Amino acid sequence: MSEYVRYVIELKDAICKLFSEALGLDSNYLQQMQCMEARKLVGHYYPACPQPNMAMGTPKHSDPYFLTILSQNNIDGLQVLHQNHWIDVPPAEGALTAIIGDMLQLIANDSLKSAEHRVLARRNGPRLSTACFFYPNSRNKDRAYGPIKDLLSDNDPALYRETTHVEYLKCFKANGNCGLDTLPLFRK
Ligand SMILES: O=C(O)CCC(=O)C(=O)O
Ligand SMILES: [Fe+2]
Repeated sequence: MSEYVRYVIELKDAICKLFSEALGLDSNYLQQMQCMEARKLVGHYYPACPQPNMAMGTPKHSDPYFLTILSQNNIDGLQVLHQNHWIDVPPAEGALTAIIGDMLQLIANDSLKSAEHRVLARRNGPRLSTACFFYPNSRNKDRAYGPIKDLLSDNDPALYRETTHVEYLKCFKANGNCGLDTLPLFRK
């Protein structure tokens, strides 16, 4: 395992603890759900674009995983949708970006929100990024994940139905790749 991945896993574990506590749960709660034990590392290469107004680096989407940890080189272009406005997420020397995925929003019953993001094409480049996606490993591929029961009450009913990550990904491939949001399809 590369040194980079080892550090990214350490960061993921720390973020899981912080999110568990932020949700008012025991700090090991997310860890014990075993929902982020597999990872996929994806590299992106965005060449310099002579006509950036006529192109898009990566179109708007949210990630169909639990958590993404992203590194980017010194070329900007990443944006996150916040209150209907696109906000730049400029690269910062030595910094990684954590992106909440759809599945984490689903189990947090909307207490955590997955981030809609995109990458603009740029005249300068190339832009390089590495995304590490976290999701359940093969031992848990048939395990159904739904809103965490300890977060639910009469006032906070489950907003989503349970799903396996495999089913969610299948749905994302059928819908998300055509620009449609996947998460609303799992709302009760
Ligand atoms: O290239 C980037 O900075 C983001 C890539 C991305 O959003 C993804 O791989 O899901
Ligand atoms: Fe993404």
